Amino acid sequence: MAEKRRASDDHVEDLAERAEPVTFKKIRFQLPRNEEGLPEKDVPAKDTDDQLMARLRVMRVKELVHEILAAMYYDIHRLCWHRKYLMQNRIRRFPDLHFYKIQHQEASWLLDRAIRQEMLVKVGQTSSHDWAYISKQEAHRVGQFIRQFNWKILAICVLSEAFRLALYAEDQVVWAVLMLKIRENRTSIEVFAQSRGLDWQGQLLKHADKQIPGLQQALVPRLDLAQEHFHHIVIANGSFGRPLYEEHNQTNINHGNIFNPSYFKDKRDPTIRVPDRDGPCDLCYAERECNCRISRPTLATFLVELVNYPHKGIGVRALARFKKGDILDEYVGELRPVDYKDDRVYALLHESKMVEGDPLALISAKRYGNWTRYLNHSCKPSTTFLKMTVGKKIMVAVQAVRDIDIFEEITVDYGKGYWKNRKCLCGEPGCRSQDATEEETEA
Ligand SMILES: C[S@@+](CC[C@H](N)C(=O)[O-])C[C@H]1O[C@@H](n2cnc3c(N)ncnc32)[C@H](O)[C@@H]1O
Repeated sequence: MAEKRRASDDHVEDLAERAEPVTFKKIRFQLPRNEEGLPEKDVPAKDTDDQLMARLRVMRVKELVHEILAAMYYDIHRLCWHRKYLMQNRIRRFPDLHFYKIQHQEASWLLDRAIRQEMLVKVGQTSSHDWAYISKQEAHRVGQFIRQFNWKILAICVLSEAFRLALYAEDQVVWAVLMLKIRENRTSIEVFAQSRGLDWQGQLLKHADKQIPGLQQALVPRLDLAQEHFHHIVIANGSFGRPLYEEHNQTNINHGNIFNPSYFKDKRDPTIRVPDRDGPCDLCYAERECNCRISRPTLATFLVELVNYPHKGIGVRALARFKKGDILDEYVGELRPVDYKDDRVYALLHESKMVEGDPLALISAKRYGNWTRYLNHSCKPSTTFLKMTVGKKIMVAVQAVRDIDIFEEITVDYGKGYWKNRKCLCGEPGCRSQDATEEETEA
């Protein structure tokens, strides 16, 4: 994954280079010079103004494309969320019907223009564009998009306002890099839209009778994707599968921990807040019980996906840009007594934030849990497990410890104990398994 990303970064520079050849050529061949003005290999290179500008431009393009993609995922999520309300006939609680209508209308008009354009191309009238009807740039970019991808991806993407704005307004370099990134993340976009219930077919169905190459195929739905919870889908090498543990399906739960009194001697839920033991609420600072709670599913629940990573198994990939300090979700599973031995992979100690080293329970997520159980370990993690007191409960939250970019793997530090008899393959400089002796890491 990391290599793939690096490769595409190089491509960004290539594209930028093609757009402004003069500036880039100058930079590429300019050697550092000594005091006499002669080329000197040993003089450390200093950025010239041109170099600085070129670097800034590449960074800006990458930044902008990531912004656009993050906005595309968010737009699609928002439409799916609205549609869910509509389908449940909760129209009175429907937050923004106008927004929903406009997005579908704009997408529909754009697809109508694209279909008309393709019909003209089909009958060989490539030169007879009706420029009052479709702009040259739109015709070119949409035509190029259909040939590179297909009608289904176009129908999904045009529902996003961010994509339409990029199509109309972004320059050639940004558009080219965006196409590249969409190609790299094509399966992710398809799975995202279909597993969350986006109505991408509606706009195309009215054209189903037209004999346009690829249109009929695009209208075939993927029922297997639409019927599963999106965290029951793992993307692996352009395809997808179901998360399993010891041959059993793993099930996503949207609510908090599952408590079964029969597992505990005193039959009491160990996560119930005890004011003198657990300290003030972390949201409102109330010393006593309050009504605060973290509303679930959190936004991060929708804006991450499960991906298979080489050597590490399933992991979590960000589909948004998260900020340092963001609480992404709660680590949940079945509550078990501390001496429970049957989950060596996902079990996490549940402690009060005030009483270090005195665990109250184990959270076992091998069968039931949410996306947070798939966070892989890194010795340089992007999140941490945070013990919190919220309302009437104590919980373990996942908090970002630095900014996380879109498409980055989200990781956490499992702690030293986890790697005693296992080998960490995070590959970070200073990884604790690289530093450990052979005996320490021997399985
Ligand atoms: C809590 S699970 C994480 C999700 C897991 N990858 C899966 O497929 O379900 C922890 C397990 O993931 C794998 N894993 C996570 N991080 C790893 C790392 N840095 N190096 C090697 N294996 C890792 C190990 O098998 C570990 O026991």
